[in-house]
Amino acid sequence: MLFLASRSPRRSALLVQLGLRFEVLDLAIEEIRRAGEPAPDYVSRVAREKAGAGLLQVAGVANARVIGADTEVVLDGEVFGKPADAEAAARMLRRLSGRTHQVLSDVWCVGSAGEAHASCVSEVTFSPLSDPEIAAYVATGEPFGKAGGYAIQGRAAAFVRHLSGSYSGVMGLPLFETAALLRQTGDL
Ligand SMILES: Cc1cn([C@H]2C[C@H](O)[C@@H](COP(=O)(O)OP(=O)(O)OP(=O)(O)O)O2)c(=O)[nH]c1=O
Repeated sequence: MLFLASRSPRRSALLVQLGLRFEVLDLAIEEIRRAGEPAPDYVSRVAREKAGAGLLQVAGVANARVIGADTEVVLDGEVFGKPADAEAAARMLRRLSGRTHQVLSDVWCVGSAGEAHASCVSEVTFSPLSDPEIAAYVATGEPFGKAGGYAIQGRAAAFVRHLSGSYSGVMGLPLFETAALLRQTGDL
């Protein structure tokens, strides 16, 4: 049986797109980057911890496999998590304005038979954003709960001048890479 250890409705919707049957596990994992931890290692560690915690939750289920994922926005080596408040969201968007940043997504599938993972890096270029544009966007509430304080699948689509990589990866679950991973584990 396949599980998705994620509270993100986007991740569930994306996994449904692959035509898979799975159950969602509700769990919260602390996301704190260790001092000096490279961003790709951090994203992968957190994704694995989510999947591992999910596997513990379904310990009684025979042949359980659990998917966990993490997505972070990275600019100039700095990892932008989710904004804590409107000021933090505006600060992130001012930093992203007119620049190209990276979005790192990592997916782990863990089970009693073993574990495997896939990672994905996308480059996203924002057009220059004015302060009133940023304030209006933050006021929509869309930045909250999103890495980097924006949603490419929402109104922030209007800010994205260029994307190189995986649109679904930016949204939280890179589907090409996840499909390849799940073929590897025999789930697809
Ligand atoms: C950049 C970007 C991020 N996001 C979202 C995807 C993720 O849900 C979130 C990044 O936070 P994550 O910590 O990766 O995920 P989460 O806390 O939402 O869910 P869970 O840990 O339970 O799986 O940002 C978008 O929806 N659109 C975007 O354009």
